[in-house]
Amino acid sequence: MLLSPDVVRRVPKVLLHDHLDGGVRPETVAELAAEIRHDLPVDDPADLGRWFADAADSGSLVRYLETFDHTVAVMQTAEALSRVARECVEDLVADGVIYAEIRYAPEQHLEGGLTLDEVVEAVRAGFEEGMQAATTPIVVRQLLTAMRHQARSMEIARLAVDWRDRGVAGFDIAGAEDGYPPTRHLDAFEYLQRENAHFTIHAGEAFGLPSIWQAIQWCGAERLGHGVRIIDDITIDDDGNAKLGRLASYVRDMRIPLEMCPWSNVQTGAAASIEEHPIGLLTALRFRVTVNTDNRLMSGTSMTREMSSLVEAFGYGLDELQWFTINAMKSAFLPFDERLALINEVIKPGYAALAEPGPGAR
Ligand SMILES: O=c1[nH]cnc2c1ncn2[C@@H]1O[C@H](CO)[C@@H](O)[C@H]1O
Ligand SMILES: [Zn+2]
Repeated sequence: MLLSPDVVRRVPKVLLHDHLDGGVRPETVAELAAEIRHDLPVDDPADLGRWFADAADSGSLVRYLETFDHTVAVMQTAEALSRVARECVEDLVADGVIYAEIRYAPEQHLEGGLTLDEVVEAVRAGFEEGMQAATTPIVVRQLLTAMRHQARSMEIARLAVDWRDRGVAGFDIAGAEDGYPPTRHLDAFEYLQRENAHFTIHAGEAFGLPSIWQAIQWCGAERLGHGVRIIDDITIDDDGNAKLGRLASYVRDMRIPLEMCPWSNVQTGAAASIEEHPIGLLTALRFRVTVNTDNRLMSGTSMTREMSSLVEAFGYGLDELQWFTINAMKSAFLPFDERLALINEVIKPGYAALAEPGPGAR
């Protein structure tokens, strides 16, 4: 029997790829927009959630990203940023997430007069409040994103290093991929490496192997945001055997984590459907696959939904879900001892408890 969404909700989950401005509650977008008189395409929060999901369901990353104009617009004060950050933690707790790295681009939150440091502090305060109030333990860290079409990556990389002992775990670049290769930001990545800092790069989502190759071999990315197009370097022969090209081999041999976001890829056209999503093959080939939400608002999703969809499409059970979760925890930008403690004290016991037959089941 397939795992029910209710069981999936209860297993401990780890989330490495989730955008703060992509996970705002529709009611919060509506309330904050009313306060600042920002015009929304629809007013009713119920319709607004649907509007985001429909508009994002465009088959194109560029059009998907246009919907962020509305969430970013309402996140321009310290109060709004802290609120969105606190609610994010509440929603993750309800979804059974025990560790999360949440990313956003500080440079997009300066229109109300905040400085970059004030933006990071507001998000830190919101996460802290959310963690303190949580009924089940959760650890949440920030990843600071630089927008790949802009030219502020060096500044944001410095910001990530300045805040690394105050809730910031790493750095990322995001935004339209085609036309904006990661090597545009090489100075920022080289700086981070010299600083022994962590970073991931969105690569292999709307553009193919050259983007993944640059991210890893030129820029030194520790993880790949999406990375789905690594499938282009894998061929299946007539007998069904997979042959990996040199880049795909490197990614698998080096255990480079793939931050896969199945529903987001279906919306942007990077995958035709969940059933046809490369995550099935990459999991079978034992790449270091992790499961993520990307944008809970735009994709109308949650960790429970992403994993439940994989359960339905590929028949995964608790073993596979635990494998994804431990893969993610091993790949987190958190110190080794803290990762190990979460694996041994939270994740493994959590799965073991659900695997045991309940009273009356025997
Ligand atoms: O899947 C994605 N690919 C590339 N960029 C993205 C994706 N989702 C969100 N963003 C971009 O990242 C910014 C900071 O959070 C968002 O404002 C959005 O423009
Ligand atoms: Zn993303």
